[in-house]
Amino acid sequence: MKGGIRYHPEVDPDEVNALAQLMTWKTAVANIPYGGAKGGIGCNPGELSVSELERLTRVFTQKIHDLIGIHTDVPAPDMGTGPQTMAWILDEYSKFHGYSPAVVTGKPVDLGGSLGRDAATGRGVLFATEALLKEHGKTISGQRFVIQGFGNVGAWAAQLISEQGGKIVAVSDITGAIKNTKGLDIPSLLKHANEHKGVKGFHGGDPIDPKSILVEDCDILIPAALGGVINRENASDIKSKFIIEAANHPTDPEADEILSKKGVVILPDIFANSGGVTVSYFEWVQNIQGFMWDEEKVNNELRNYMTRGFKDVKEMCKTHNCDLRMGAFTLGVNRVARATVLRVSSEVERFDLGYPRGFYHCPIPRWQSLL
Ligand SMILES: NC(=O)C1=CN([C@@H]2O[C@H](COP(=O)(O)OP(=O)(O)OC[C@H]3O[C@@H](n4cnc5c(N)ncnc54)[C@H](OP(=O)(O)O)[C@@H]3O)[C@@H](O)[C@H]2O)C=CC1
Ligand SMILES: O=C(O)CCC(=O)C(=O)O
Repeated sequence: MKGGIRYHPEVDPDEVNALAQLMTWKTAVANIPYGGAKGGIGCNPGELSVSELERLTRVFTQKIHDLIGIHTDVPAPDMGTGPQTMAWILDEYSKFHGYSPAVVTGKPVDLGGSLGRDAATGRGVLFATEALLKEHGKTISGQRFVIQGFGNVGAWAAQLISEQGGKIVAVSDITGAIKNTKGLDIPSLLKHANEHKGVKGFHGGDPIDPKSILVEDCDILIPAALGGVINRENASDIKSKFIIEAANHPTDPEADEILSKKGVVILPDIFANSGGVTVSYFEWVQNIQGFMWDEEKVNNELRNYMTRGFKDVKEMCKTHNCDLRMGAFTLGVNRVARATVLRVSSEVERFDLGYPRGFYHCPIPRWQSLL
């Protein structure tokens, strides 16, 4: 099983369960050999010192070291965690089981992390967006983007999209929101956000109400923070033509219906943000083989996986005459069903929808909120 660990005040067992299930369908859509998992601690990492975060992570690892493992359950970063958190987990786990770099992914490169994993979710968002726009006869260049969340996923997506000529007209994080209709200077914003721990106070744009970020005028909206942010309260005010779900479950079902009636095209989370877990898979493979790939190979393979994934999702949409979310879920569920039936009965032809490979995917939440 595979999935990230979240440190956030709103984490609870239901949320972890839902995120673990999303990972099941995501790994199936990405066609990588894992089931879904997720973990979380209800805490505010921004209010904890480094030493407190380390102790919290080590105690957590002591409690779950028998649940995780190289061939059972491999954690990775999610909101509020990062390479340093993975390094502490690896170190603590190794005290019980011997040195085991493959027990976590998204760890620092110096400890066996993969080149390109830090940027992978944002880069996957770029590749997914390029594939979608191509279908609509468009390219990234010249499109106006709004991004909610400027952490690992949002900041990398902003950087890579702006390098391709996309214009980032507004971004937000927990500290505030900033807008510039001519396009924000992303390298300067990244520098500012690193120095000031957030986008607030950046002089290359005007401050706006963070609550309005999702309804700002743009061509492409990228939610890259929390779940449930696009809901019936704001869905009808959304002005973008495309939504790329970099966050997990940012759109609730009511909003989904409102937006599809408005003709907004939504690229669903289980495909759009699958670049992170895909490169996590590459990292795990490298650790098991004891052979490091160069960054170009990682990025090229990621592009291959994202391009193939988009084609597979589109084929499902065509077969079932459905939207991209339904297409992605149909693809994921069919792969899991097919792999399950292959293990238990000879009736596999009932599931034969032309996807001859499958793996065993199993939705089990790894653990529940501790604090
Ligand atoms: N990391 C990964 O590889 C993957 C992450 N995801 C998903 O992407 C999303 C972002 O994760 P990630 O970038 O890793 O997390 P980070 O913790 O690195 O960043 C989260 C960002 O969201 C901001 N944020 C938090 N709450 C709000 C809010 N209410 N309004 C606006 N911004 C807010 C944070 O602000 P601040 O820093 O100031 O608190 C931060 O900028 C999550 O939904 C996650 O599940 C999906 C696939 C893989
Ligand atoms: O990289 C991973 O293993 C998991 C990433 C993740 O948590 C996610 O895709 O939501």
